[in-house]
Amino acid sequence: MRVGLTGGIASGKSTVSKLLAECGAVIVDSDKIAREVVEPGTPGLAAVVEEFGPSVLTESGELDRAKVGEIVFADEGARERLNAIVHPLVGARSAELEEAARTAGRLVVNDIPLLVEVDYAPFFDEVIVVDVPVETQIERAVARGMAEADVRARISAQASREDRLAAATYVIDNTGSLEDLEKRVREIYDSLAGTRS
Ligand SMILES: CC(C)(COP(=O)(O)OP(=O)(O)OC[C@H]1O[C@@H](n2cnc3c(N)ncnc32)[C@H](O)[C@@H]1O)[C@@H](O)C(=O)NCCC(=O)NCCS
Ligand SMILES: Nc1ncnc2c1ncn2[C@@H]1O[C@H](COP(=O)(O)OP(=O)(O)OP(=O)(O)O)[C@@H](O)[C@H]1O
Repeated sequence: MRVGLTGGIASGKSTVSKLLAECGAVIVDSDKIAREVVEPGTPGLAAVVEEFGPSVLTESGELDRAKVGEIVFADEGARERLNAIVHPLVGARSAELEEAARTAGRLVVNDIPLLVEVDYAPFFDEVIVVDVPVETQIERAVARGMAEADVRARISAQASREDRLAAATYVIDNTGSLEDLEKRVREIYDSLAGTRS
């Protein structure tokens, strides 16, 4: 059984992942892998530099994430070109990690912020969507230090709340307290771990 977890920016995916891990699941984190595949010395970073030029590197030769973010969240074409480089690399690495965890007999949950955007829902038996209104996403992202305009640019680059909910087999309403969230996550873990095959 393949399980995906998704939600818009600052919806609470990382918090849900942490809670699922505490229950016993193995989390395959796409955001983290998306950073690893463009670390210095990787073919991923070389491909990004080839496409966007050496100005996307910091002085120490790392990907300048703030700079790339400025480019790709203001320009859909540029975002598609970046996605076309990074997403296949993320997919391949995720599959390796998922296979290893599955062999160990654990429930594996793929945390994929862009699961709906990239049309991966058909590849999953279960899709958990963490759902909050856009205003809550903005409030929580701003509370964490992002500028409101940057949050809005990312939300505009993502699927609508409706499209995400349409792909869900489990919805986590994360407008309540963290205790509410914990209870709901436990419920979903028990349901998934019970039906795992
Ligand atoms: C553009 C980049 C360099 C900006 O880096 P930065 O450190 O500022 O953001 P970070 O990677 O932590 O992403 C934060 C959030 O932004 C959103 N986001 C990231 N990339 C994208 C994208 N291509 N389209 C829409 N939303 C995105 C997601 O909600 C993500 O959780 C980086 O996000 C990136 O390399 N994106 C392309 C790869 C990708 O799609 N990653 C997301 C999951 S695989
Ligand atoms: N139920 C809740 N009540 C209050 N704050 C919450 C709740 N759930 C999550 N948060 C807070 O909201 C912020 C965003 O949560 P989290 O980092 O889990 O989201 P995310 O979807 O992983 O974000 P990103 O897309 O940026 O990776 C965090 O500061 C988190 O502590």
